[in-house]
Amino acid sequence: MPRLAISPEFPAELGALAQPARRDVVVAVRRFMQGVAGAPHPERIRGAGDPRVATLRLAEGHRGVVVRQRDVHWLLTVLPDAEAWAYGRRHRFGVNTALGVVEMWDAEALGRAEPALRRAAAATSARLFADNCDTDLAELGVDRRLLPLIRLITDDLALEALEPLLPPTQYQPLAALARGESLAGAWRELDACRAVPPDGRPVDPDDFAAALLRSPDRAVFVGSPRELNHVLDAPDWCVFLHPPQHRLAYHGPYERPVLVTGGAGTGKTLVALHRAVCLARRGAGPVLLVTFSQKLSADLSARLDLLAEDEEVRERIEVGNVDRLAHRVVSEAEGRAPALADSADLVALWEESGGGRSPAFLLREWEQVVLAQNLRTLEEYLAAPRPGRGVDLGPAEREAVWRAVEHVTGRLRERGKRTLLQLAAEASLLLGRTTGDLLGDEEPSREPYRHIVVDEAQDLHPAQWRLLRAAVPYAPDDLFITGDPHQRVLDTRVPLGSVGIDAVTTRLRVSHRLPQEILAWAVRLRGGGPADGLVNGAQEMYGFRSPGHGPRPMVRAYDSPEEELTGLAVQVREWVRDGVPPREIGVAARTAGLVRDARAALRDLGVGVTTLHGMKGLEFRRVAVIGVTDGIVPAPGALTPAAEDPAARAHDLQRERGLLYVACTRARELLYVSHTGRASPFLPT
Ligand SMILES: Nc1ncnc2c1ncn2[C@@H]1O[C@H](COP(=O)(O)OP(=O)(O)OP(=O)(O)O)[C@@H](O)[C@H]1O
Repeated sequence: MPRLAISPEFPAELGALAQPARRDVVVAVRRFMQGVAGAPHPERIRGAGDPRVATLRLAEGHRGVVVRQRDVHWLLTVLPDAEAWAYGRRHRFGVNTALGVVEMWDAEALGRAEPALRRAAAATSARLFADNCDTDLAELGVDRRLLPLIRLITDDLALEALEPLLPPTQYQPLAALARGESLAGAWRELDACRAVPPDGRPVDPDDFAAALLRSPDRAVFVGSPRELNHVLDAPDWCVFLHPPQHRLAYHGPYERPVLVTGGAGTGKTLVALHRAVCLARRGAGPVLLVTFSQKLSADLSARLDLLAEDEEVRERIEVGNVDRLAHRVVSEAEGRAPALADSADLVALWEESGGGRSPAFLLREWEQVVLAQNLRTLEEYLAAPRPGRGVDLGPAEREAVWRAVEHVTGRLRERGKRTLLQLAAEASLLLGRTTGDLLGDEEPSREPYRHIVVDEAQDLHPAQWRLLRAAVPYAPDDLFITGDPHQRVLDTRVPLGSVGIDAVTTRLRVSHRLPQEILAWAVRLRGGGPADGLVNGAQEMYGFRSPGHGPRPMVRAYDSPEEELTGLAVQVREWVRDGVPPREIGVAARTAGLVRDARAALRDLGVGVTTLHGMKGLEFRRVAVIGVTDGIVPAPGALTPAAEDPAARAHDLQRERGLLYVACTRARELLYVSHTGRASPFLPT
């Protein structure tokens, strides 16, 4: 029976076909896989540059194009007959001799570029790769069929013009050499293109099947009709990860916790989802996939349903948020659901606490110093560092603050209420009790999970990290964490090392969501500077890039709020008229009032409107952010007065900036930003 591998273009082209051709194609591919009588068979293409290329007749007037070697068939695309034959003639295929991955390129398009390269080469004796001999290039996997063309390249611009026509595994090492890097530097670029770590054996360029297995971004083998259906029906991110994403998600056991950072749209959530599935397939024990809020966990759960097509695997993964975990652990230990303190109660308690500072100051001190370091006594508090707090407190002031903390916690206790962070701290203590009830018959119920995968990790509080640490045993593959310190929307900034998580950090650099134009604008908005938290030290934005292009963000200034809302409605209507489904449009604003007004202005359109906070973790084709006006963003009420605590104010400003950055980086295609009067100081000029 033939072995069949599907390329990512095939489901995309299939999706573009009308019925009944689409159905016929699926039936024909299934029959081909099963080798049943009457199944389509490979037919040679006259004049094809590669004898391994053939077509399969899949429906009336439509053919699939395959590259075959013995029983292995790589199904590339499905096209009308004449186009399929032309496709087969145009393309060349190979195995990269350095990495062992499959490559293909459009030889006809490259041929069309050749005369211009020749003309440029005739005018100068300069050659970009003059210092690199053929052996060097061959060692870097440069295909000998491409060498004559590469030898014509005179400068960086000519190489850049060829980028879209060359396989990335050919272009990347050449671009590194062109930047003046050594062979070792070019090898580093190549290594970043690997999805599967090298197995130590030399690459056999004639073993196409092995090369396909090393290229999960270009081909996936399907062994049953169920697998075929999954590849054809599931969204592409379920099946084809980019090499660095794949390498991280499907790595063998990690000896230590892993932290994956990366800018907006680099695929952190996808990697977290795939890792959860990979761990669940191994079946060593329950997996918790955890994120920051309930809304995001519902979204993760829906995506996981698409990804984990095997029910048994899906059932091994629990999706939740940290607050819910804390709540459950405490409920189970106490036999009833704990009552939660609301924020109005808390403000009133801090007011009456006599701590000598504003309620906001005292609350921060409690959450960011006392609860963050799990301080239990006045002595511990007096001796504790207060990182991130801008106002020094002498011993007498600290004592006053401590009395205020005791007052508030005491009152809460009397009322039988706790905050979510208190629950997290208690839950981690409950899970951390190693002895359990020594007199009882029951085993202590500690470490309910074998693996925990954390997404949106930048906003977790130390108490929540301690809970997660206590919920999983120290063992290989215990914690896999993804997050972006630049997208923090809360105040916590904690290096994982300080909460007992000794993680190996790796970084994703390529945004597959944002076009370059939105990415560059958003990086300027964010300030491009480093962000702390999660990693030790600070994380730079340097190296964050995107392969795609699109229109530049539109920034519109209006004279009045009414005009701004009218402008929004006109813009969104135009998008809907363009054929963009309303669910693919996201609208956001900083204040609840503006959200309400925008909802009213867009009432009949079915478009979602939310706060900047609500945009976290989401993605849309087109995004409008309104009210990006001085006096609204940053929100004055969210800023600590500089006189009270200048460091806290600086953090507040950075957090507000991060919020706007998060909202603006949700757009896959187009971004529209508007303001009334003077623009927010965060907007790039
Ligand atoms: N392998 C892939 N296949 C298809 N699409 C991809 C792939 N990787 C990334 N994308 C695109 O980029 C988007 C971003 O992925 P994801 O949500 O995982 O990124 P993220 O790093 O978690 O983003 P953010 O930090 O901004 O929330 C996806 O929704 C998809 O549009």
